[in-house]
Amino acid sequence: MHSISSEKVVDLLLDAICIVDPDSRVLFVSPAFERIFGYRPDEAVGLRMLDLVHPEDRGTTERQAQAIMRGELQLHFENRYVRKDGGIAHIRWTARWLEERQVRLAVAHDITERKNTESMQAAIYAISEAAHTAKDLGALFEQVHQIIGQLLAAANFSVVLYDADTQQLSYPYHVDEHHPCPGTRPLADDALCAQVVRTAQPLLRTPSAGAPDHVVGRVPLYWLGVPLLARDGPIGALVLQGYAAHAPYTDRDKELLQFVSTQVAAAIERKQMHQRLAHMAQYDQLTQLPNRQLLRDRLKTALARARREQGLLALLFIDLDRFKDVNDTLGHAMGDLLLQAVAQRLLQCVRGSDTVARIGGDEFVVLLEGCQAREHACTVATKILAAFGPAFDLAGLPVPMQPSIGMALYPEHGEAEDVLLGHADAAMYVSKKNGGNRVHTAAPPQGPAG
Ligand SMILES: Nc1nc2c(ncn2[C@@H]2O[C@H](COP(=O)(O)OP(=O)(O)OP(=O)(O)O)[C@@H](O)[C@H]2O)c(=O)[nH]1
Repeated sequence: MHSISSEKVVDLLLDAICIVDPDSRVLFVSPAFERIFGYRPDEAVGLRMLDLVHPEDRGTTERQAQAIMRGELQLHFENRYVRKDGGIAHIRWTARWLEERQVRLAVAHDITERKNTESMQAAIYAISEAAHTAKDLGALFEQVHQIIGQLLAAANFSVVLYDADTQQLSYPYHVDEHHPCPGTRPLADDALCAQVVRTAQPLLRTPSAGAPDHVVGRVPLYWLGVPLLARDGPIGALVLQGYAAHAPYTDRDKELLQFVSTQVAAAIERKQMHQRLAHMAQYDQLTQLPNRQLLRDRLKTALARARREQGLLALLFIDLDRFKDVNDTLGHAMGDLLLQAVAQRLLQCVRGSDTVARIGGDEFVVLLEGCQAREHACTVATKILAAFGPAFDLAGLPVPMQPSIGMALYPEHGEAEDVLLGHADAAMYVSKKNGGNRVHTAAPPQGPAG
């Protein structure tokens, strides 16, 4: 037993023993150094350990080295090194100064695995946090980019979404040093993303494997894409691109990104569902026009602005004449088509800043904002009436339809939402009573009797 040399024991240690001079130059390292730092012991001798330290950790490492040389025993100092292959090694050091030899004796314990697991967990937690707190998908993608940037080099990062119905790819988030954001395009036009989406497998292209051939201009050396997998299949991909040879992506990065992508896919699905629900709560599903609730919100805001700016606004209440006959004679489905066609015609009569809402079966309300004068509102009402002139083409069948329109104005007919809506409704009713296919403006409110 006595004959087992300490050298043989050192060879077996998983931790690396390092002896460096006061300038941090390596005098001796044990075999485990190669596993941790990537340099063979004979390569390591003569290197300055400080030069291998991650640039962000150099200052603290230098201060620690000084403290050790003052005689302080260091039991658990942590820092990062850039390995020979470019990867990052996290080390916990136990070190002391040997005065008689004028060297630092240190033991490097590799904690990279643990640190990576910790940062991965932190990333996953941060992404699920972001899924709750981000105000919309754009904000979520920005936060995901930041979080992934803490795990990997992510100067060029895109979130690509895949629409299985249309077979199109869209790029809702795209940060790239050399290329602008691509517009929505067919899946086949982005060969690498298409491969990721179709196979639902990650893909890493490195220069040796052949550079991507679909990018015009500056071609990235590294292309790493992982699928975003939802319950029903791929909903897109996360893509990282590297233009510099010194910042390669490795299989480990591929695994890391894929791991994180599960959480990102869940966050996207969650946000998309919220957006769909929010949309359903505010928009009519048949015509995609704002519903009664959203109209009220917009009316409230518009009234507040009109009050502040002493402006005018107009409400047109539109009810179709004998719409029920279409349902009864042609069927409910044709009635639906007609309502959709009416919505389109109404939209063509107003500006983008105005609101066309469907507030009930065959009832629509147009909110005209910032209209300079009463005449302008009348012009729009007349334009709408004229727009109903030609019959509607419903799946090849011409169907005539006319509206009854009632108009109320702020401030002429009232100041409150309900009052104005009530006046417009009552005016529409007068139009209808007089035979329909006409506009009637609400009567001026009666002043106090006497
Ligand atoms: N196709 C279809 N019909 C609907 C929808 N919502 C409501 N309706 C029908 O729309 C009709 C509206 O009724 P009314 O406004 O009283 O009927 P009208 O024939 O227009 O009569 P007037 O307004 O007096 O001219 C009813 O028959 C409803 O069943 C819908 O989403 N699709």
